[in-house]
Amino acid sequence: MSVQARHVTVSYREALALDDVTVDIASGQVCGLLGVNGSGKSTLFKALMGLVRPDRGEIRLLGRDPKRARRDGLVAYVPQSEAIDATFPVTVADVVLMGRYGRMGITRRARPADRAAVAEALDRVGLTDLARNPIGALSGGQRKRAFVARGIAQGAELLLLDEPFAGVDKGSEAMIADLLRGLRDEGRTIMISTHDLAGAPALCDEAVLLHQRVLAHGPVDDVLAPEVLARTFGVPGGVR
Ligand SMILES: Nc1ncnc2c1ncn2[C@@H]1O[C@H](COP(=O)(O)OP(=O)(O)OP(=O)(O)O)[C@@H](O)[C@H]1O
Repeated sequence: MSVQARHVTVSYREALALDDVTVDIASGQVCGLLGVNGSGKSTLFKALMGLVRPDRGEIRLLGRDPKRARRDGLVAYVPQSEAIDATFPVTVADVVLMGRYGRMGITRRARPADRAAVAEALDRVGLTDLARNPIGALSGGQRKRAFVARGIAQGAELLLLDEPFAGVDKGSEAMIADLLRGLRDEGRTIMISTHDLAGAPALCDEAVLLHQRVLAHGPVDDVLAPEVLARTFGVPGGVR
């Protein structure tokens, strides 16, 4: 099991962001984390990354405590492109090399194995030719691919992607979807958060519908069945 969350409750002062979330996600799947704005998707990712501590409940990632899993490089986070500072003065290759920092020790000197891992990851996401460009000079979709490459170079077993298709052109979207399917086929687990319910079925094997609580979890077509959405949101076809 990649993710095991038990009765996870997170609140920010008085606002309840996650309420008694219990969910198991098996390895080797693409799982959509679906919910409207403010439903707690980012908070669940932060809890999985060990960045927020639940008030109650327990999380295990690949059998480990979240902080431990992060330290061991088993979990990688791909931020929304807008969250990446366009003036950040690093190259695409530098971003991918960050995935190797955990193995490089305090000197942060890249060894041949680190350089090889970076080259392989860049090739995998189709960014070899842009390796020396500043990350800020890339399109939204290319930036997203650079951060997926960082996760690949890191050797992460679990990748958490925040709104992977927001602000991404159609060509990059298809390429990212193929890339994620390929990683899934190698046995890695991919979680993608999105409020785009309509776009989810194409890529996701399963889905979790979140609104502070887990409203539904199962095969994506079952979760997005009109009767589930109508029950959840009170409108046929759900919300966008
Ligand atoms: N740092 C914080 N301090 C206080 N409240 C917060 C904080 N972060 C999130 N919240 C609140 O917690 C709730 C869940 O937010 P969260 O960002 O997890 O939702 P989300 O589903 O990721 O939303 P979006 O789709 O808009 O990114 C919201 O009501 C939000 O206002």
